[in-house]
Amino acid sequence: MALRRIRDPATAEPLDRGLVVWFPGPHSFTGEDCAELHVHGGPAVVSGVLRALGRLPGLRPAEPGEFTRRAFHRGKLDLTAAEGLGDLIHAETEAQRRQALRQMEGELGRLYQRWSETLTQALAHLEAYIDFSEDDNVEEEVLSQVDAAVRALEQELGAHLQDGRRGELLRGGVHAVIAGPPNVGKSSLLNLLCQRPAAIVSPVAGTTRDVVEVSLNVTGYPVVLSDTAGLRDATDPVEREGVSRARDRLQRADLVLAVLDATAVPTEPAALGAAVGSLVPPAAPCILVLNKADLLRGDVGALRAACTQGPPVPPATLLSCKTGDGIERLLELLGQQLAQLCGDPLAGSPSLTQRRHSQHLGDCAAALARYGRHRARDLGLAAEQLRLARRHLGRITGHVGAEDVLDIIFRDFCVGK
Ligand SMILES: Nc1nc2c(ncn2[C@@H]2O[C@H](COP(=O)(O)OP(=O)(O)OP(=O)(O)O)[C@@H](O)[C@H]2O)c(=O)[nH]1
Ligand SMILES: [K+]
Ligand SMILES: [Mg+2]
Repeated sequence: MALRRIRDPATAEPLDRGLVVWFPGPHSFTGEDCAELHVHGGPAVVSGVLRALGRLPGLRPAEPGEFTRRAFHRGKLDLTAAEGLGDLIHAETEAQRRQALRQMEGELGRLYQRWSETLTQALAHLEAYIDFSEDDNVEEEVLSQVDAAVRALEQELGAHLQDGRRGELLRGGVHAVIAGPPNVGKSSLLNLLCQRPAAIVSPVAGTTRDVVEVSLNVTGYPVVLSDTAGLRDATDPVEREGVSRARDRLQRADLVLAVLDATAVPTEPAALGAAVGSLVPPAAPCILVLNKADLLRGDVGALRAACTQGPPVPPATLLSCKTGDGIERLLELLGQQLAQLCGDPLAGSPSLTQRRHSQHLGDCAAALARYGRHRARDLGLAAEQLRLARRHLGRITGHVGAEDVLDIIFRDFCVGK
């Protein structure tokens, strides 16, 4: 790295004074010889330098992600690491950054590489058995070792696939939906959580019709929060459409914030649980918000007790959107649910982060299952399934047949990375 006067090579006119860096291959990011000019950021300097560079023969601006793509082709990183780098550039929350960094540093790639090596070894043993078993050079027990290795891999893969979409949720954001009857303060809750008047609040029941969406960072986890129309049998056709959109969102929610009016709910746990159950799809993780707590009169002990009662009552809290009382407890409950949904990005084995990965892993698992079915009848067919399984893993890391996905992966990169 040297401080130099930077001149236009054609006219010798000085354009700037800045740092010039030379990265000789193969230790550069792309593996090729690379040079960097660190210039002052003013538009006249930048355009002057770019114009001068543009006149050099063979020079052109890079495509988005082209540097990373070249690094991939030179074997500097595998596809999962490249995807991790893309995620790191776009990471908006702490937890997203931790997960992306782990993936960029190759942890996910190494996991898939290890599985691929297991398959290669199993396949080699199986082929040896097929070719040489008649000469008695290969022991019968080789076969049972192959079986055991495939079964163990099948189990590990199954567990990885069943991680509840944790990595994907963390990467794309948890879709949380605020739902409840009309006028309980759903829009007020959205506004309180995002700290701006994103949704219209009014005393008129049936105010919200469109789904209102905001992006939030809750204790490091990314959340896409939606406010929806109050659920009721509406007569107005526009409101009916709103309710139908609300139900649609509810079906697809990763997490539901069920809002009820604290002054109008039963305190008896079974009845309270049933009131929530009538709103929320049974499988969805849920937090119950008993809003308008500022309007409660008399003893609230029974209601508070119901909040901490546990099933059939979901994790619950009293809240007043008007005074803000109870918001800390709500954020605490939210944080707990998000940690459960997304997992700790630093703990355990690296998470599955992309739909693309789960598709190939699903295909790999299916091939392993077919191995089990062919194994007793036809060793040749069984071996073919192991080859297929390895191919599917190879497509995730980019070791086989990745050309078709490269454009998709590098499209989202910024120019210059
Ligand atoms: N006292 C009190 N009033 C509240 C509280 N939260 C909301 N409100 C009021 O309740 C009314 C309805 O609030 P919204 O936020 O519009 O309720 P909503 O559930 O979104 O209503 P719809 O969209 O019509 O279903 C408004 O007049 C709010 O000011 C609260 O915690 N305490
Ligand atoms: K309202
Ligand atoms: Mg509303």
